[in-house]
Amino acid sequence: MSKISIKDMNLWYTDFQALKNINMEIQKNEITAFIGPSGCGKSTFLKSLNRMNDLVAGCRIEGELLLDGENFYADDFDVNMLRKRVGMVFQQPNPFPMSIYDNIAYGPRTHGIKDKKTLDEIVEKSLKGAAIWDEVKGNLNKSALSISGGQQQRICIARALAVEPEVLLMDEPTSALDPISTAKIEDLVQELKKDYTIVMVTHNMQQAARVSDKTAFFLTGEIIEMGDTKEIFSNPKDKRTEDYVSGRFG
Ligand SMILES: Nc1ncnc2c1ncn2[C@@H]1O[C@H](COP(=O)(O)OP(=O)(O)OP(=O)(O)O)[C@@H](O)[C@H]1O
Repeated sequence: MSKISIKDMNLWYTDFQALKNINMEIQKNEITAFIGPSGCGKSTFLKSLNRMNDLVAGCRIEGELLLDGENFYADDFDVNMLRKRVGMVFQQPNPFPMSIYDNIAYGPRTHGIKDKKTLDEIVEKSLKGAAIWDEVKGNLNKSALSISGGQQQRICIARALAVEPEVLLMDEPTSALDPISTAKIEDLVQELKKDYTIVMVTHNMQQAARVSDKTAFFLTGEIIEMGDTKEIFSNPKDKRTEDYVSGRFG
């Protein structure tokens, strides 16, 4: 069974249809990348996967959206539990204005964990998981805003890992970072897929080609083609995919 299964999904912002007839299977422990020109609906679709669009007035979704076979848009599906299971990392590193430790402990605390030793363990494990423990272990009480952008983004990944999600959604996680930080995040994402299912929007086609297992090409709210990343980049079936991946438009 797919980790996430989307069937005949349509999405409107008031009367503008931003996603049309989306069908997609996202497999466990794989990295799925979304590529496509600006405004084609990649972020909209990504945000639908943990119901972030619920917060947008006038947004309406039709279709079947399943997590482990369960409809996560059903009235009785707990949205807080969904967001715990499906975590998100944004384009701009957005640590909370508090210490590194408190950033990571924030989620577990809101889920009722108060014991200091348990929190210490979660903080260490999450920072190790995000490959930043060695850089910050002596400075856990330092403000998370006082470290570099690349480090902040790994703190945000650690913060997402701290609540033990199953899926990580990443919306252009390296677009605000320098090449060295980008390479670190790309290596990290490869490591993380052993334990998590990762869905990533990227504007950087080399990045999609380097890190992802599957790639979906979006154009004006539709998925034109989805498949093994190697196939999408070396042997696309649709002319529009070929034009896009070869840099002829977008
Ligand atoms: N809150 C909103 N209300 C109305 N329209 C919106 C809203 N958010 C996005 N849109 C529109 O939906 C379409 C898809 O936007 P979306 O941000 O999902 O595209 P994208 O592919 O992620 O673009 P980019 O690569 O530039 O981030 C665009 O036409 C956009 O203007």
